[in-house]
Amino acid sequence: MSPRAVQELQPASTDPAFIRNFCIIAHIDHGKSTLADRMLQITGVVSDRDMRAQYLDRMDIERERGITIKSQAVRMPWALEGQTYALNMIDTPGHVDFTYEVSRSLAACEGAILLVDAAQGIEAQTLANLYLALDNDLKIIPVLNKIDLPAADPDKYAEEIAGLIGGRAEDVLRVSGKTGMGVEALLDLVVATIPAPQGDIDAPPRAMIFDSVYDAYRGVVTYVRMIDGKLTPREKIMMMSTKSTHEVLEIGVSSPEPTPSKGLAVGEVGYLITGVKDVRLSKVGDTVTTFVRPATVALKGYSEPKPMVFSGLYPIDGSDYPNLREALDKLKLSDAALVYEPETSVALGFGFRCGFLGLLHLEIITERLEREFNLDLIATAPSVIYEVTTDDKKTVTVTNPSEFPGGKIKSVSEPMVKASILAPKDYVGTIMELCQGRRGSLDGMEYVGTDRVELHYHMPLGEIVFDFFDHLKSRTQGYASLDYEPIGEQEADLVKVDILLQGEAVDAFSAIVHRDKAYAYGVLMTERLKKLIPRQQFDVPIQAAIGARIIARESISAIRKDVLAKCYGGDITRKRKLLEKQKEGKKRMKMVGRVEVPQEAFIAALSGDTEGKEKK
Ligand SMILES: Nc1nc2c(ncn2[C@@H]2O[C@H](COP(=O)(O)OP(=O)(O)OP(=O)(O)O)[C@@H](O)[C@H]2O)c(=O)[nH]1
Repeated sequence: MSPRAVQELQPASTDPAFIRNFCIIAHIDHGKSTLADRMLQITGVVSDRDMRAQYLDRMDIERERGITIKSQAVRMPWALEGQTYALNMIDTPGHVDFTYEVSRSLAACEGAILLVDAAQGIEAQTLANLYLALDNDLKIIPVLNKIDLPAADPDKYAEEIAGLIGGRAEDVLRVSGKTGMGVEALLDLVVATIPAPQGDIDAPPRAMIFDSVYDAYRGVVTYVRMIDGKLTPREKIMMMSTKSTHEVLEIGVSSPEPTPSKGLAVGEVGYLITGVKDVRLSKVGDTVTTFVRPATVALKGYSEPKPMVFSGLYPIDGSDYPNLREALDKLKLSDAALVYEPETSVALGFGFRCGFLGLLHLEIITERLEREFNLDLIATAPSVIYEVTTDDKKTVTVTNPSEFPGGKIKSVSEPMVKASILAPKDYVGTIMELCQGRRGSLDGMEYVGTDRVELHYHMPLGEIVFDFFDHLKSRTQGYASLDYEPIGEQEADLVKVDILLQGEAVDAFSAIVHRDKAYAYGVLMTERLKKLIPRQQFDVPIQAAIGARIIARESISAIRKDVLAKCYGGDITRKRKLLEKQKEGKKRMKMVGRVEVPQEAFIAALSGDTEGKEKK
């Protein structure tokens, strides 16, 4: 704790003149959580004894992976020139999948600390978040972090930042979240330069929900920023998007543990608990008002979370299907963006088609299912949403390639994104090659500082969801960073490639790809399956097809499979055992037409794992 920390904060309902609401925007790993931790410690709201790394990141996965998924708000007292201020720090998620949550967190603030790693400089997400902050008219405080690092080059990057946002390089504050150096000065600057919140205390109450978190014991905890008026405990509140009403059971501030208060008034940031059990009833971006004296105009900017990436999730052990359903039902309570519906697959059995905000979201959900609910899952290749118009002018929305309509297709459109990639200039060539291979078209590029370039591309989202980021990282030795935003649909020459075993399509392997890439996909999958599927009593052709046209073919030749051949003598018990074992094995076999395929083969083919599981 700093000697300047103030023990007591004025009671809730502070005069807005003494409130400062701010957030920290940064590229992933530039040290936002560490700086937030240091602020908590310096202002004395978390004692040195209770301090643990990344105090604000509550989910285990967040802490382990070192990423922030859900934003949180915390109130800290800080004194400047004899006056105590309430600083509300709103932690924002840093990843592209959660842009909407970032933008809501920003809308709850008057200012933002733009945090840049002094050894890395500005990155793609720094820029994306900075633009969002500027759109929200926030006061920006530029800060270079990690100046304790030997590799830090603050002079160079201060110039880079000044070049970007204007102002003088020497005004860029230099701090170390790790050692605490410069953090007190930063808190002073927050008080001195970020405007106090404004609002009408006498108007009907309006509060913006910037976060909504499910807590197993307390139900949904809703984080709000009061814009106008006042909310008090026991009041009946109303959500403006749905008109649903709830009673406020508890209202308070996080400092950082939840502390009940007598209410929240203009400019304040805090939480509400109403006893609802599903975050969908208390959605990020919605406006809270009161039932008795409702506001007439909702705060602007509310949008429903929209899934962009779909994948089928199947339990590896079919008897886990009810558990998977239960687990998804539970996760839904805390994640308003997760959607799912039951689906069946010839190859994989019963499962769910799930929709996610993006790839990271998909990864987080599958990991939580496996870890928190002990499920073994297989995920089918991620797909985006396609709009398919058939020759008879019907339009279908396809999120699962196996639903792609047969017959004559008039047009197919796919979601497009505007991608920005920031990288050292030496990598421009290799990045362009990668993006062109992914059907990207270059919109322009510009220098950031003297040795780095930001490239702007139009690209199909479907090309990004397949390992694009991994390729980008490996081609640039990890130096490139990526950010993208959806910009609507565009028509493209897309086809469905089916993979057939003895003439029968295996649904889990159908894919929607660009015509130019159909052949490569067909060859890849037929070769993979040839390695994985055991020989049968008859020849099994493996084909890739677009409609009725075969574009690639492999074949597994017949073998007479005699399990008893190995038992030379006449040991009957041994024979019986083997037969039993074979029966056991059959249970895990899937029939595709006449072909018996072990489920493991499908799983290995989907995960691209052809090692170690070769047919015997
Ligand atoms: N040397 C040094 N390392 C730091 C400093 N601040 C953070 N780090 C390290 O940088 C890494 C990333 O820090 P985090 O605080 O997790 O970064 P973040 O920006 O919160 O990351 P996300 O939550 O994923 O966006 C960690 O290994 C920190 O220990 C600093 O001032 N100096």
